[in-house]
Amino acid sequence: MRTAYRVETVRRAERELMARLPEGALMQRAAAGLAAACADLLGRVYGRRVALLVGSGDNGGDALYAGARLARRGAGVTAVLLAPGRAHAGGLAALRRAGGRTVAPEGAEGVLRGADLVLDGIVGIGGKSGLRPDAAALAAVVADARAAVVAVDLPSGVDADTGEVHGSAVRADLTVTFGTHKPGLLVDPAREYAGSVRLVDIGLGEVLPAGPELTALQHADVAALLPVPGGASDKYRRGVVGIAAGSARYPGAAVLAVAGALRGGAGAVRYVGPAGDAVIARFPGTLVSDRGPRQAGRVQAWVVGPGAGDDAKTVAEVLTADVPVLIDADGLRLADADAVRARKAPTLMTPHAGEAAALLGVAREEVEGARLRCVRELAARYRATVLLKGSTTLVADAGGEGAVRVNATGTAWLATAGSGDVLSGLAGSLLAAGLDALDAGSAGAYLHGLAGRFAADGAPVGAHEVAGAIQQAWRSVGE
Ligand SMILES: NC(=O)C1=CN([C@@H]2O[C@H](COP(=O)(O)OP(=O)(O)OC[C@H]3O[C@@H](n4cnc5c(N)ncnc54)[C@H](O)[C@@H]3O)[C@@H](O)[C@H]2O)[C@@H](O)CC1
Ligand SMILES: Nc1ncnc2c1ncn2[C@@H]1O[C@H](COP(=O)(O)OP(=O)(O)O)[C@@H](O)[C@H]1O
Ligand SMILES: [K+]
Repeated sequence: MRTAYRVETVRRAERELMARLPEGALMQRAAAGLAAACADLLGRVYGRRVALLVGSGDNGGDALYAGARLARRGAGVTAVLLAPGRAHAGGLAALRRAGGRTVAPEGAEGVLRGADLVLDGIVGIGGKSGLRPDAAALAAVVADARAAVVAVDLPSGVDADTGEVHGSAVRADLTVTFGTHKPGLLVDPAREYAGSVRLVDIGLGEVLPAGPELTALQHADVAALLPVPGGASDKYRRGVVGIAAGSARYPGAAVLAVAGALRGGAGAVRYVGPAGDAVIARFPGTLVSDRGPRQAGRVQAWVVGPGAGDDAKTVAEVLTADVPVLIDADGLRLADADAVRARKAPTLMTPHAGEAAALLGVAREEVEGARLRCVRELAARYRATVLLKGSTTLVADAGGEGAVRVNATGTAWLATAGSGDVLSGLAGSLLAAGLDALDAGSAGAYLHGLAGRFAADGAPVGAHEVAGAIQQAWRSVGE
């Protein structure tokens, strides 16, 4: 499991660790890891031109010490000091001893344009969001220059705790972060500014507490969650998932949700709704019922909403079931908030940003800019587990308080009509197989994202093909 901690937690852990170590030891560990990552990126250090953007805090100190290491290996290193009188004194002395030079921001443009590599040490976890105008001007020059950009700890200007970006921020190709991931490195829009992320171990792990802000499942975590039938299994013991989806207008949503559900580990898929013929034609193993959800027979979890049109009655009926319910698409609009809150069994809501915005009564852009806050807010309001879809998918458990799961296995090729229906069937099937709502949502999103990658493989893809690649995704996490 990958974890990300909030700044106040990182600071507390750093203080505890620093008290046990000689002065400056942590910064030396950070700088060593940073310099090694820069050397890997450059391939050859000798003769390369490296520019450092150096702010007034310890983030600038890291950049200066790393710059000194690169200078000792033959790089030509120039530090641009944003606040010359307040740059980290030890780091500055080390850089000068190693033969590095310094310039003021006014003289920096040529240096930045000529550099092979720029280290962004303007601000790290001490940054107050958005770059100040002088720093923003330098970031604009860097964005326009040919150099690779390595952010020190965080891309300067992004919000470490929320992933929000207010104003301008540095865009990096690589971020070298220290001790632990920060939420902003894993949540969009800030994640996009970070480029790829490399974590340097500075020994913080042993002092970090149990409560991360974010967790991200990895292959092994997902493999451990996925249901595997045993010798004593039969289709009912494996779980039956009910799909109440589709309408005369949108029969395809029913087919796609069933397609996802069949690959999600439940032993049987029961379909209720007006698209039974289309479902059976495509998936003959489906148990189709033309009566409402209450009369359909026993299920261990329901999926309601994809392509449901205006069928509020079915949504209301499903919400009275005493088994887990996943609500997606039209179902989110049709569900009565009090009925959701009153449910005793788990509820998993799966909005995309537009649907989440409608539920919260805000603009879509607000959700896209503040995904972590919005997913927690929805989970608190509805007392339901909420999976917010998008380039990084977030899953907040009911109430919105615990660690939020983040998933980034997907690809933008998944932004295709109907791929959300596949996810709802898949995650609903995992619910029926016995996973709790947080695990079903996050493992479902993980597999769905991988399936999207496998199916697309760099080219446009249809939602039915994403469903078809879930098996490949499932196998790959066990390898
Ligand atoms: N505390 C520790 O034990 C360690 C800290 N390390 C580094 O130290 C960093 C934190 O250092 P600091 O606490 O000194 O804080 P930072 O260096 O992140 O930033 C603080 C300085 O940036 C300025 N600043 C704030 N917001 C700004 C903005 N929007 N635009 C321009 N300037 C702004 C402030 O005036 C302040 O002086 C970490 O991110 C990491 O890089 C590492 O050396 C590892 C060890
Ligand atoms: N830019 C993106 N990068 C990665 N995944 C994405 C991106 N955009 C959308 N997705 C994923 O694609 C799926 C789209 O779902 P949704 O918006 O509900 O579509 P539909 O309603 O057409 O089925 C979700 O799983 C979402 O997380
Ligand atoms: K930085």
